[in-house]
Amino acid sequence: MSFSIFRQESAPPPPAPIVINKYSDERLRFIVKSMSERLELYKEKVTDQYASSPEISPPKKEDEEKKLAEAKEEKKEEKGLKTKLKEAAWYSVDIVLKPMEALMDPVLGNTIDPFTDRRYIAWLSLVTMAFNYNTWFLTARLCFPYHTESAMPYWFAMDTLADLIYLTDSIFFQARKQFVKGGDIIKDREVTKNNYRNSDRFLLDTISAMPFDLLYFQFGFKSIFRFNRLLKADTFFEFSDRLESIMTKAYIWRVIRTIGYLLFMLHINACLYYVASDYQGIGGTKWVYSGLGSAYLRCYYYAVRSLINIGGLNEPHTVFEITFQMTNFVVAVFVFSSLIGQMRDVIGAATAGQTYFRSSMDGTVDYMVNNHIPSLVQNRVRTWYTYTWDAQGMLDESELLDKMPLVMRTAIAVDINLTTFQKIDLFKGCDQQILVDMLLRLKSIVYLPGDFVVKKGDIGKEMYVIKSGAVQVVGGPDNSIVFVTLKAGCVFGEISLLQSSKDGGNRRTANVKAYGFANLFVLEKKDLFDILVHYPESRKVLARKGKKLMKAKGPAAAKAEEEKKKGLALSGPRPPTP
Ligand SMILES: Nc1nc2c(ncn2[C@@H]2O[C@@H]3COP(=O)(O)O[C@H]3[C@H]2O)c(=O)[nH]1
Repeated sequence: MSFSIFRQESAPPPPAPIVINKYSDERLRFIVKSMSERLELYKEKVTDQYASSPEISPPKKEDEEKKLAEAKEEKKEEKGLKTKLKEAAWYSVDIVLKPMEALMDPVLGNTIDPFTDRRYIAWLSLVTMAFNYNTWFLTARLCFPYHTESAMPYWFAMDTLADLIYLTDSIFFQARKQFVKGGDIIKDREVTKNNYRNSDRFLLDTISAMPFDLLYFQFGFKSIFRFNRLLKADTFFEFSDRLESIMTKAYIWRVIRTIGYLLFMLHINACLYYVASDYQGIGGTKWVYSGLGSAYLRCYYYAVRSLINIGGLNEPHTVFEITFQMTNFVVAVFVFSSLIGQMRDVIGAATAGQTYFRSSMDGTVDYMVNNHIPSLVQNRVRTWYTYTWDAQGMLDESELLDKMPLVMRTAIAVDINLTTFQKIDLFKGCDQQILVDMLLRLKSIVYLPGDFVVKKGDIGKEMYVIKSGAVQVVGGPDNSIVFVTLKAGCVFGEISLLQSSKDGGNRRTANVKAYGFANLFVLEKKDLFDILVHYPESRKVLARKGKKLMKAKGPAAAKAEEEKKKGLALSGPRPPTP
């Protein structure tokens, strides 16, 4: 029985593998084996990516960090050594320079503010002259035969003078220039000096001052050895910027500068023409310089005719001449068109205000003509435009000031109008800050002769301060009675403004008419009350003054005054008592 059980429990022997092809069977076995190996490998990789990938060794962090630190240290040391060497070199230079610098201290001060110091700008003009001397004369001397025996001492003297100016600029001026670092103005002399010495400008200045002229001894007196002097161009541009910033009419300088560029292009062309003529043989053909008269003048004349495309030149014949002439024409098209474009921009910017005024006036006139506005009104509008432009040089001052930060606007407003406002009786006893706040919200407006600024009975929404001209408070039939004439610095329109709207207290108490052209400041009620919210004490003061004014000049007082004036007009002045 047990035998039978045993037989039932034990598994039957596996069937003999079916071998179809011995080779493919082995192949399959191999594939299965490598797949299971691969599976194991991936499993391992999930837990430790470097364990089964001997080709990728895990980064040895510590080693790398150590190496990096060492490299850094080495660099630091190298840098430290360089700085030390540099410092030592400058130390020895300073031993020579410091006594000289000390001599200049009383004249130039410890440091120079390059933006506002006029002495610095005057100095820059001298350096610019030296730079221009080098630019114009070095090129001329290189091309024209100007290094004659007799002229050489003069050239030498002038060159030395220009070099001295360059050196003085680098040693005494540039090293003292204040600069801005992280918003701070650096005025420490040692720091300004180091800043200059580490700048690109210093590098260029140093190269420009290098005495390559010493090569004269080897190669003779040739201006080419001084061409490094042209690297001082930065000073010229700095001078140009500074001059523009201090000039009231900067466009004048811009026009001069652009003309200068134009003349210099012609100068270079004249030099090249002379060289080309010399190469061809002076007077050799009809196209080249003939050799007669002043060489520079004749060549410059050629350059003007050629570059400005005036024409009327002798025809070039040789290949060289044709190529030269053609290049001249092509260059002229690009260079001159851009220079003339630049000139147009400069003049356009200078007259931008005028153009804006013209276009807005033309636009308004067109609008009035299209809408058949009576010619009387049209003429008044034209007069307003012309007078406003003549009086303030712009139509809307606030447009210009709006772009500035508040501090600047305040500074300008305080400077122009605060003294006028301080004299106004109405604001006496009020906080001074109120006046400043008011100045910032004023709008300037021009009224023509006879214009009504304020009409009796209207709701008062603005008050006015007279900037220039005069206004009249009028009443009676046909507004023929003049109660009072108010001049520059007076306030009007304040009575209705300071009254509450209850019982119609906010209505204008009189007519106010412009007498002649009146330039007024307008302060809106809303703006005034916005300001007064922050000054309750001043608000009370103004309210009290408003009530007083109402009593003194309000409707009742005005009526009495009117009656009085009417009476006077009918009966004439009373005869003096005998
Ligand atoms: N009613 C009146 N107004 C005057 C007089 N003098 C100047 N004004 C000004 O004329 C303005 C007319 O408008 P408001 O009533 O707002 O404020 C008035 C005053 O500012 C005067 O004698 N009487």
